[in-house]
Amino acid sequence: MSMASKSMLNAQALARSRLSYRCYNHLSKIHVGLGSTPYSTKNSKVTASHQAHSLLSPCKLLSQQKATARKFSQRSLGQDNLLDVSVDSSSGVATLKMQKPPVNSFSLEFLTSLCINLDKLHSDGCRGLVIGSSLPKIFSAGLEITEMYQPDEARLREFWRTLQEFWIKLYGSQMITIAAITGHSPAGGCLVSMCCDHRVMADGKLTIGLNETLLGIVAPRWFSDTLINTVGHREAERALQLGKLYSPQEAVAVGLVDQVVPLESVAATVESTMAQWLKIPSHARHLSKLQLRQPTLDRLLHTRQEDIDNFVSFITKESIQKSLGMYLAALKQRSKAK
Ligand SMILES: CCCCC/C=C\CCC/C=C/CC(=O)SCCNC(=O)CCNC(=O)[C@H](O)C(C)(C)COP(=O)(O)OP(=O)(O)OC[C@H]1O[C@@H](n2cnc3c(N)ncnc32)[C@H](O)[C@@H]1OP(=O)(O)O
Repeated sequence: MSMASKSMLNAQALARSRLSYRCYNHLSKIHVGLGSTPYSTKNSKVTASHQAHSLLSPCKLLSQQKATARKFSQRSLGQDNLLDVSVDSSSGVATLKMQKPPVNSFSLEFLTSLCINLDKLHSDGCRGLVIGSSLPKIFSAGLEITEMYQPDEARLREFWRTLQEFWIKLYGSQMITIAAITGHSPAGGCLVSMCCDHRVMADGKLTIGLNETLLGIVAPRWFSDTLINTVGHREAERALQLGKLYSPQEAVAVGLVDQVVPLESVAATVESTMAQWLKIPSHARHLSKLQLRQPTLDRLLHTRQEDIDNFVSFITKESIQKSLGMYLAALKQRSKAK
């Protein structure tokens, strides 16, 4: 594919992604306006419609949004299958399962959808959120490497801004957040689980950790801050430099995860942990969380644009592109050899 067509496709994807974000903002207002009751059905399934498949006129868009909003007040938001979101009406606990084969890697569209859904669950008054995966043996392989390899700069900027957005929303979330780590969780996957208040990991041949150095890249400050806040400074120093991927038993020993249980017990363990956390007065719990996390959040909030500029200038360096290209090729080779 020529560079020009690649650029055009990227621009179209970016426009779609922006459009879908705007759609959602309208949608949430309409949803509230309709006066629908959150959690109107037990375990009602909420599937995000975050990919607008065509560019519609404002009028058509609005009527489609209204129609979709009406549907949502009863059951569902649309056709997109990257996330499976359900809400237990009796407890107000949402379960969000990532289902983006093959490895739940975070592309711009996927991150946008995650942001949209966090906002939605928060504005619906959910008290708890379980983040998990529908893919066997995979929690998330982290960032979609092809977003960073031979990128279109405008899209790359949007990609990083959306990742920042997701981290800010999740790390400071008012909801009780629990990660159900039933599969591998390298790099960005580990970051997402560290943003949660509690991590339950399945035992077995799985790994978790910030392995960025193995790709020849450097985890930015807010990734390493999140790790330091989770495992402490000394362990983070070692882990970041070595790009250490921990086994579940190693991870629990250093506090990177809180519990390791057999795969088949993950759901029940998450449920009983959530029940414990739900007993704590919500306001006091959230303020306590923010007391500890706000300084870390502020550090990025005060430097977001600079962080995007650093990321773009770092990732687009020739040497970094070369490392990413080699890493991608090795991944593909390994996958082919299976
Ligand atoms: C000084 C200033 C500094 C400023 C710098 C700022 C920022 C830079 C830092 C940027 C941060 C990046 C964080 C990241 O998240 S980078 C991504 C890191 N992820 C990984 O290293 C994971 C790689 N994947 C794996 O290890 C494995 O896939 C697995 C998750 C263990 C699963 O293994 P398995 O089930 O065996 O699956 P396969 O390996 O066969 O993969 C299937 C398929 O998926 C492709 N793939 C895997 N991971 C990714 C990915 N992250 N992105 C894109 N594609 C991925 C893989 O190539 C296979 O594809 P094919 O079937 O088409 O060959």
